[in-house]
Amino acid sequence: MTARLMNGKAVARTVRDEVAADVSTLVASGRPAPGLATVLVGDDPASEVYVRNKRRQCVEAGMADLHRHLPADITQSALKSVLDELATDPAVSGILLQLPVPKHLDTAALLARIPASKDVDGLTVANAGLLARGRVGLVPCTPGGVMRLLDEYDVALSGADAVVVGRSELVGRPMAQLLLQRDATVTQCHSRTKDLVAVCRRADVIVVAAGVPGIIGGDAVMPGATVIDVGIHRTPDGLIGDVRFDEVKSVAGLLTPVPGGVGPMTIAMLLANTVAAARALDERSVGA
Ligand SMILES: Nc1nc2c(c(=O)[nH]1)N[C@@H](CN(C=O)c1ccc(C(=O)N[C@@H](CCC(=O)O)C(=O)O)cc1)CN2
Repeated sequence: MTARLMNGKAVARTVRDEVAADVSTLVASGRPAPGLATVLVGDDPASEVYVRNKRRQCVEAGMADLHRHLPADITQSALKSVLDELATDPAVSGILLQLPVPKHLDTAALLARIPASKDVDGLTVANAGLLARGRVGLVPCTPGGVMRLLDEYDVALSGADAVVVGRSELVGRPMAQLLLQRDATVTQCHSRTKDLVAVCRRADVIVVAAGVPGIIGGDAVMPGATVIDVGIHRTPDGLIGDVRFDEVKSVAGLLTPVPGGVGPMTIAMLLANTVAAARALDERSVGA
């Protein structure tokens, strides 16, 4: 068997077109264009690329780009003040603090300054709590993008055995919650899992977000399963994922490539969350 590749670039394009149409409708009805505040601290080259792409795609979708680039040695309290200012700025619909931040900063305390209504990354405790209760909130972008990809490729989730490899707040934990909401039987694996290969081999759907290059090979995949690779690692030979692509391609039924799979969905879903946040803020101010 050779897996069919899931084209994240194409699906992300569709999502971005939907966002641009939604923005046009908002603006045509007299509302201000949604505004996305990206906050980048320091000069990490990968983060700079991601934020540049977020800003470009935000403008292409007709939204306002409200970027802040701050020095790597900024203090916790100065950064908190910037986030507090963005939190009360009516032009800002969504706030994104690019991660990771420099080591001297306390990420959790910084995220806590972002109001849940503007948390377009879905990383605040409030939005994580809503997700855990199966209630509507802003969903983290990468797991949200994985769900959209699974739906675009008609992957059946109700009653399916799904394995999530990884338990990060950014991907693994929200991913498991989203699959559970869709009635999958979810197993979450992590660094202490006793027999990762055996657990994965039972799965209809595997989402790998371990941050370990090539951790999942062909031996861990049931023939015909859907395999989603969230990993991105830069090597001298180019980008690779958490999945050993050539091996898994000859076993799986559907597989995301790296690059061009999950990555582009992350930014597309950020834009979708920003429009959703702008709409919700607008409805609240009308209702007030
Ligand atoms: N605040 C956040 N920080 C980080 C997040 C996040 O969702 N919110 N995710 C990652 C990085 N990330 C977005 O910020 C991101 C990663 C990868 C891609 C992407 O399009 N990847 C391409 C390859 C691009 C390349 O050459 O590197 C692909 O896979 O095709 C977009 C966004 C950590 N930080």
